[in-house]
Amino acid sequence: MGSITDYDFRTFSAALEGEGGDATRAWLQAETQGFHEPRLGEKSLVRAAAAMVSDGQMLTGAYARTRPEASLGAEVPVATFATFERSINVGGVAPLPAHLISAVTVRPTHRRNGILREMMTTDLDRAVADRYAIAALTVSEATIYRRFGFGVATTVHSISVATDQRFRLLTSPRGRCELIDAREIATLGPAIFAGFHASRVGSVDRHTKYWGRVSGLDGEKSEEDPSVRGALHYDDAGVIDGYVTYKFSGWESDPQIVEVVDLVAQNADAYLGLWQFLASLDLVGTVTYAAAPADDPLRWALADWRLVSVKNVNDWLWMRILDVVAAFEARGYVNDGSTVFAVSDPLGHAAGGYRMRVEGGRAEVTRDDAAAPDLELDASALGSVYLGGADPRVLAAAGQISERSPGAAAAFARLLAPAQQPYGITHF
Ligand SMILES: CC(=O)SCCNC(=O)CCNC(=O)[C@H](O)C(C)(C)COP(=O)(O)OP(=O)(O)OC[C@H]1O[C@@H](n2cnc3c(N)ncnc32)[C@H](O)[C@@H]1OP(=O)(O)O
Repeated sequence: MGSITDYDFRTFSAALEGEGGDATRAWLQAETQGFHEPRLGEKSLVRAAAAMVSDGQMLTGAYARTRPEASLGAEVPVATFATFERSINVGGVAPLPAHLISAVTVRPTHRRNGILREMMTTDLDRAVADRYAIAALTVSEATIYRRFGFGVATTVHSISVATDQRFRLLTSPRGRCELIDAREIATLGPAIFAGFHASRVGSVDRHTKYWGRVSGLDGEKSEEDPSVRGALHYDDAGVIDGYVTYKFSGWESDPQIVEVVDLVAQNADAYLGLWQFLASLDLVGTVTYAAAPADDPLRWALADWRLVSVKNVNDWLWMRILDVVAAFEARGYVNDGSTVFAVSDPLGHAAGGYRMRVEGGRAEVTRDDAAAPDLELDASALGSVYLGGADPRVLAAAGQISERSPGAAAAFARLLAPAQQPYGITHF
């Protein structure tokens, strides 16, 4: 068992050249190892580093002060942690800048020495100093981040859709689809995604690396993935308003399967139109999509409701409130009302009593530690209810919210009710 004093922690900007460039390359090799990805070749290293530079990513590495002979070099960190800023649509007048955390790995031979705790607590202190109201991440395991005040804020449905001759929509979506070279999505995708991001509460703006991944330019084996195919959706005026990229899973399965890599639709016609396109693919009987919305119109649009089966409901975005007043005043509301809630937070950032009054879609939140709270919750539950993705009544039933006045959870649920189920399609 080691100790946290066995390591030097260094935080630096991702760079392409010089000392910073060398540190970035060694950091990237450590990160890929942590996620069981192949060692990066020169071309992939340059692409990955360039993407991180363009996103202004800050990288933290933990460096072992001593190491056994012939083990990985001293320049290779035993732990990695990356942060960058992207906005989240919280339903307010403008998307809210968020502190995003990614690429968290600790080498198996150094795990459970408190390295993650050290990197996370230092980083969240820094995010608070930089005046971020919210932090967010997407996770590999659902048991790690609650202790740091993160809670599940949005979910996705992993669905499988039978696209054989039974597939028939009850409606005719407007517009049309056409195939493209999927690599074009690296160029066309950002503008199409921007339309989705602006209109959907819960959406996280995407970082540069995303476009390589969803277009097949950067495949899983750190090389181009030529099996990724793509199609665009055009509205009646010929304006592009959606796309899908997808992969054929091989001839071995029966029926043959197509897996959606990425599906971005700016409106319901584009969404259903892209599904109609997927269902029209010959020699394919099933289409799978790992990130469908909970309020999916597809099932309702189908003549046969049973063609869609939900394989799993997965946690997606985990949110951490760093500044309660700023975060709740930034989001949008559909109902008026008021409440007093008390937050417990082992890291301190969100701790305290808060009085919230909502009128005309805007909230006024003030710190009030003296007032008796209507309900109490911890920072993780607060992150879960923030966008309206988790219902406070359900969290109360799960023992994650304590009512101090009768009906307080129902009143909180009404106050935080979202205009639309929060949903995002960005994993980072
Ligand atoms: C945002 C993202 O990037 S998600 C990706 C997360 N990374 C991975 O899954 C890659 C493989 N796993 C790892 O690299 C490491 O095991 C990590 C990052 C999950 C944990 O790193 P460690 O340095 O071992 O964690 P550390 O020793 O600081 O433990 C911190 C706390 O988390 C707990 N913890 C650590 N890993 C896990 C886990 N997998 N499941 C549950 N609890 C965990 C520890 O028990 C400890 O609890 P405590 O402080 O409340 O007593």
